[in-house]
Amino acid sequence: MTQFQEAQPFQKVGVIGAGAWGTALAAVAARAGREVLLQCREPEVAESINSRHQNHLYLPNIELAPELKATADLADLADCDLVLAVPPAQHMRATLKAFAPYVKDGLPIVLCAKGVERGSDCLMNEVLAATLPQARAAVLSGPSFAAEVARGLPTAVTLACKDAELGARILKTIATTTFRPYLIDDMVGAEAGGALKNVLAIAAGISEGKGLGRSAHAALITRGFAEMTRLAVALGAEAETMGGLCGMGDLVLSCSSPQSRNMSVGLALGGGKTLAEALEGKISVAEGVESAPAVKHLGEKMGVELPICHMVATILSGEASVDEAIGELMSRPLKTER
Ligand SMILES: NC(=O)C1=CN([C@@H]2O[C@H](COP(=O)(O)OP(=O)(O)OC[C@H]3O[C@@H](n4cnc5c(N)ncnc54)[C@H](O)[C@@H]3O)[C@@H](O)[C@H]2O)C=CC1
Ligand SMILES: O=C(CO)COP(=O)(O)O
Repeated sequence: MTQFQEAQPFQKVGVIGAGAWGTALAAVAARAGREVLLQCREPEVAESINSRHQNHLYLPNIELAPELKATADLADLADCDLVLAVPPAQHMRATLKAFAPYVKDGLPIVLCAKGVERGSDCLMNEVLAATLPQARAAVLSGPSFAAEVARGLPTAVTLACKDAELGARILKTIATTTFRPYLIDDMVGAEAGGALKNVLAIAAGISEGKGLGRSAHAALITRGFAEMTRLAVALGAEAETMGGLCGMGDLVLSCSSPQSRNMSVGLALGGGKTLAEALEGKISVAEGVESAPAVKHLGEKMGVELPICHMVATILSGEASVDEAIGELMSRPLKTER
């Protein structure tokens, strides 16, 4: 308790990636009283934030504080004392590499993407360790729709950091009366929860889109949670982490609302659309689509059974139709619940 009260917040916060979530987090840090610089990949987004205080492309119709400044140049973040990394997971490695020339020894970097890297099967903290070994890592995850958070609606999230003192400083930097981060030291658990809930939200959308009913929905969340916990523990996480905001909290949110981009992809698939049709015209990312094959592969590699994630991956790759995949899922040999 005292540890949190006495912790000094970081004053200058850089945010890399001005999608919906990077923009919302920049708004949170500005609301917490920090000086914030948001790096935008698209120069027109930086221009829109600086001159009209809106991210017209990724977070339209939400007024941002005039104090929130944007730049298109990563170099401008060189003097920030805390950086939030918020690109999509599949672009995290390239983004961190591009930021490398500006990273001082010990710079704290908070990983905010939720996904597993395709090809390497790496979680984001492994990507950070490989690209910027001089940085200190933390992970932010939990139930948080960007538009709600940016509007100042309340939520609570998980901040995972191995270094308790650094974690307390990050908490103090971003906490507001509507954004309440809780500290844990299990970064792998926080990341596994965020990555798997996206794949499971696609499954929940498929179930909803096919009209399988509330019982199927509840069964899917529960068995999905079992998969999430099995894989996380195999990767070295603590099982208790999965009962927290970054596990159950985010799973319940993302499986229950079409506001979730992942659930909405599932809804379209369950309603009979192809993946291409489900993604048509979308500029926002549905991380579960990219993470599903990596999660499936990770499960196979670690010898962990992930039948729901497997089902999603086979539907997305076109190896099975929605009906075939559901049929296969439900006709597996009977087993004990635990
Ligand atoms: N939107 C939300 O409510 C939340 C999103 N997240 C996570 O935050 C991460 C970012 O998602 P959003 O901000 O929602 O993105 P978004 O879907 O709003 O925007 C797409 C982002 O991808 C960037 N991008 C596109 N191509 C790129 C490339 N080649 N290299 C680097 N960046 C590229 C765009 O500049 C933009 O920032 C994801 O991992 C997502 O799961 C986490 C919590 C909430
Ligand atoms: O991570 C999120 C909520 O916590 C956002 O979910 P989607 O990416 O599915 O929209």
